[in-house]
Amino acid sequence: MENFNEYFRYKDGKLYCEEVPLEKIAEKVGTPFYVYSKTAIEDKINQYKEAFKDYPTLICYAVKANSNLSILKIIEKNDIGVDIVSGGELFKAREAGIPPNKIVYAGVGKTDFELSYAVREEILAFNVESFQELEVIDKIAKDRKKKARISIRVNPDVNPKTHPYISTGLRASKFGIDINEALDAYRYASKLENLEIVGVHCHIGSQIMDISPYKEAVEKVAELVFDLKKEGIELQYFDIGGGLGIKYKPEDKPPHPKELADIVIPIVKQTGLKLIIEPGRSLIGEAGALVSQVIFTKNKKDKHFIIVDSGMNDLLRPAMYNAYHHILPVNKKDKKVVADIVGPICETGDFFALDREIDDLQRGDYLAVMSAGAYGSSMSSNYNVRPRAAEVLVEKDKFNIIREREDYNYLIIPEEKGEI
Ligand SMILES: Cc1ncc(COP(=O)(O)O)c(C=O)c1O
Ligand SMILES: N[C@@H](CCCC[NH3+])C(=O)O
Repeated sequence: MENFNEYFRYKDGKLYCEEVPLEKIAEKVGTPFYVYSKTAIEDKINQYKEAFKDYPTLICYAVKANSNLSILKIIEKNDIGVDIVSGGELFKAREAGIPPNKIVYAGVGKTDFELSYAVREEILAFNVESFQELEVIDKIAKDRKKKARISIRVNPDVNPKTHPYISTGLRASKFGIDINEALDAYRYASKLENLEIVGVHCHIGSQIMDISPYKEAVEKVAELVFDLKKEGIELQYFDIGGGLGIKYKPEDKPPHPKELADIVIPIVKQTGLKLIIEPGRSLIGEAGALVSQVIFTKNKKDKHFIIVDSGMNDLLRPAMYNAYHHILPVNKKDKKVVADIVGPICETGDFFALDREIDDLQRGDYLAVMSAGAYGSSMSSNYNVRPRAAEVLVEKDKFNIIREREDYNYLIIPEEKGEI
């Protein structure tokens, strides 16, 4: 069996993360757990740094992909910034030591509370998504006697050719301000005394495998930058968002950060602005896997089921987007079966794979759901009153728990004081 990537490899039939057998972690930590390769994350950061090294670029990791505090500390140690979408993400980023001047904040629905918090922290830029938001930030900045730095998130109406649920740059989507209204938005912002206009932002979607839509989007936004210059509105930053795809199927060939750099830098260079990029999935996705144990197997009519101890509450992507995740046995078997690999949740949509050829796993065996580092733990929930999984970070032959498995007591703490 071919190795899925260089960080998750088989040795003598056993699946390792870096130099640690996954079975060893399972026996120590229990299942289910997320496991991340620190080397994989840092290699990816370095790929981005190398790809963009010849142009002034700030890499802002999209925290929504994986917001574990230890992951954010890796981001901080590697001297890159973050893109956030909530006050909670801001709090965690600051806890991890990320400086405010490396934080950008996008989101269609930032509350007054969240805006005040970010104004107080003096973040690098709010990526503003509506006229009303401009007005509210101005007012909050005034009350706090601060100037808030803003960019406008424009919606360039470009099709990123990805899953419709994760396409964000089409005109009909809720995100950003229509590119045709952007000039008016900047004119309006320039009249608000407590705002400092610093840039322009766009983000067209996620899991992008064909990079040509980036060119289309960045060219459209560059035109806007030239129009703004003509009006005397000078910017500093050109933020192109994130979105680069990763390998989910063994045959997938996602674009390399260098390909992205080669396509966007020549266009952004003409504007003279500094670049901001916001990779999420591509920094952390392939670095992680979700490891589970088989609870039962059963046969029904023509179907074989492998029932595991994690479910859609741990990894929602298959249920939500019908997403494919490759699944590997932690210890290889000689025989293969075709099976539905399903979780214990009371939902028909609670599956990781349908009619998938896989090793003939039995009760007690372990399996690994690959490419689960992004939008895995960060989208997990307690549905069916299931404690969230543990998270483990591996570096070479060492591993550490970076999130304790939740226990039953933890689950009732927020509800304990409720009165009836
Ligand atoms: C504004 C913004 N930036 C960055 C990202 C990160 O995207 P990805 O994880 O696809 O790189 C997202 C999520 O799609 C986003 O909404
Ligand atoms: N949650 C999505 C990505 C969303 C990107 C954020 N706009 C996924 O799992 O693929």
